[in-house]
Amino acid sequence: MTNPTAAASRDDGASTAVPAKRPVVGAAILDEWDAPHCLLAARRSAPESLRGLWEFPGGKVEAGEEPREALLREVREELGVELELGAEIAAPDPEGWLLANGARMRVFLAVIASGVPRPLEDHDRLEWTDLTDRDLHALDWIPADRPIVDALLDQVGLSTA
Ligand SMILES: Nc1nc2c([nH]c(=O)n2[C@H]2C[C@H](O)[C@@H](COP(=O)(O)OP(=O)(O)OP(=O)(O)O)O2)c(=O)[nH]1
Repeated sequence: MTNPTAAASRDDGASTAVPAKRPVVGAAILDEWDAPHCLLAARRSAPESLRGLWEFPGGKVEAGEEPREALLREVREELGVELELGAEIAAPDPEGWLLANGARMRVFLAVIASGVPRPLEDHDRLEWTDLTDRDLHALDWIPADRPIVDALLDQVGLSTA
């Protein structure tokens, strides 16, 4: 027989819990590790609300996936390249950078290990952009990404601030 108390508490939990947003991962793809000059920025083609905005290629971590594994998969699907991942761009919160919808995004430095990047999915343009404040911020980024761009410049030692 069902325990009514247990059932009630399960129901309560289900009705009041806010489903956690799936974490997002992004790649700050550099032209090289030793003396990077450029970042590969990607312009979204979908959804409509993000169309035309620039971002770090990546996407949502699926259940059971490690963040780095998810990032390699997403970039393989979206750009058709294999990445070598490096350090994380340190966020103010260990769970990552806060996005507009309340999700968190972790961003990792990367270089292309093999392949030539093409906008296969979710993007209509890719651009190797100089790692300078002026050139990077000239792009129309998803607003939540701007502090990450600044942290990237700091981390690679190219901030002019
Ligand atoms: N990939 C990526 N997503 C970002 C960035 N900045 C930012 O706010 N986001 C947001 C946009 C989306 O709401 C969410 C990522 O979703 P996505 O559409 O890229 O994920 P996905 O490829 O796994 O797509 P899907 O499973 O929902 O179809 O995070 C960024 O720099 N890169």
